Amino acid sequence: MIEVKELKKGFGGDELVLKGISTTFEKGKTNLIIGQSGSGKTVFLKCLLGLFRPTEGKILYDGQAYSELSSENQRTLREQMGMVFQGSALFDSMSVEENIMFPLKMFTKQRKAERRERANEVIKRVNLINANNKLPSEISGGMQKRVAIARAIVNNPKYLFCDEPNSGLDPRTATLIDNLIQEITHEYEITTIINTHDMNSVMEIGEKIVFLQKGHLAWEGSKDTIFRADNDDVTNFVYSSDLFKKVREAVIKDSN
Ligand SMILES: Nc1ncnc2c1ncn2[C@@H]1O[C@H](COP(=O)(O)OP(=O)(O)OP(=O)(O)O)[C@@H](O)[C@H]1O
Repeated sequence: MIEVKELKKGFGGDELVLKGISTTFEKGKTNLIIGQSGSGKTVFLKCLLGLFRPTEGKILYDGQAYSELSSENQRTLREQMGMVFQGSALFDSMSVEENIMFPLKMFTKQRKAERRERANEVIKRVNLINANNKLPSEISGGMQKRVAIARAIVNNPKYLFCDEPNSGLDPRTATLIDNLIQEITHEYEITTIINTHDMNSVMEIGEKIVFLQKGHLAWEGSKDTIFRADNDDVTNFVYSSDLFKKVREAVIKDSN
C-alpha cells in the first residue's frame, strides 16, 4: 500500500505543480491516475517513484517514508519498485531474454544460470512465445510491451508503476496488455499505479481512479462510480469521446 499525505511539488516557480494531494493506493489493485494533459500526472508518478523529492508532504510505502529511511533501506525500497515506461524503453542491442535478465544483474548477486531461469519464468507468465533470442526491433509493439512488463516484474516488485502502458497499441492489444497488468497485480498482490489517458483502460481495470485537475486531486473513485461522478471536470474528461457520450445516454436511459 502507498499512502500519499498532503503532497506538494513545485520547481521553484510561483505556482506548485502538485498542490496538496492525499490519497491511498492499495495492494493487489490496479490504481489509475487520470487527468488532462498538464494536470500533473507525470510529476505525481515521478514523486511516487522517488525520482522527484516532494516539496512538502509525505509518501509512505507500507508505512515507511522514503526520506526517513537509511540509504541502505532506500536502496532496498527502490529495488522493490518495477517500472513499465511509455514506449517500453527496451535496450535495442540486447535480446528479449537479456533485457529481462538485466534488473537481476543490476540488483542481485544471482549467477547467470539463475538469472536465465528466473527470466524464463516471467517470459512464460507474460506469454512471450519463441522470442527469447529476438531483438526488440524484431517483435511487435504488443510483444515489446510484454517484455517491458516481464522486465518490470522479474525482481518480484511490491510496487509497479506504468506510464501510459497502452500508448501506440491498437485497441485489442491495448486491452490484452491492460488485462495482463491487472492479472499480475492480483496474482502477486502488487500495488500497481498506472498513469493513463485511455478511457478504455479506465473502464477495463480502473479499480481505483484518481483524477487530477491542475495539480489538485479533483475526484477519486472507481470504474463503477466514474459515470456518476458529481464533478464537471471528470464528466468532461470522460465524455470527451463520442463513444462515451453514447454510453452515458444509454446508462441514463437504463436507470430511468
Ligand atoms: N522538471 C520540471 N520542471 C518544471 N516544471 C515541470 C517539470 N516537469 C513538469 N513540469 C510542469 O508540471 C506541469 C504538469 O506536467 P506533467 O508532465 O506532470 O503533466 P501530465 O498530466 O503528465 O501531462 P501529459 O498527459 O501531457 O503527459 C506542466 O505544467 C509542466 O510544465
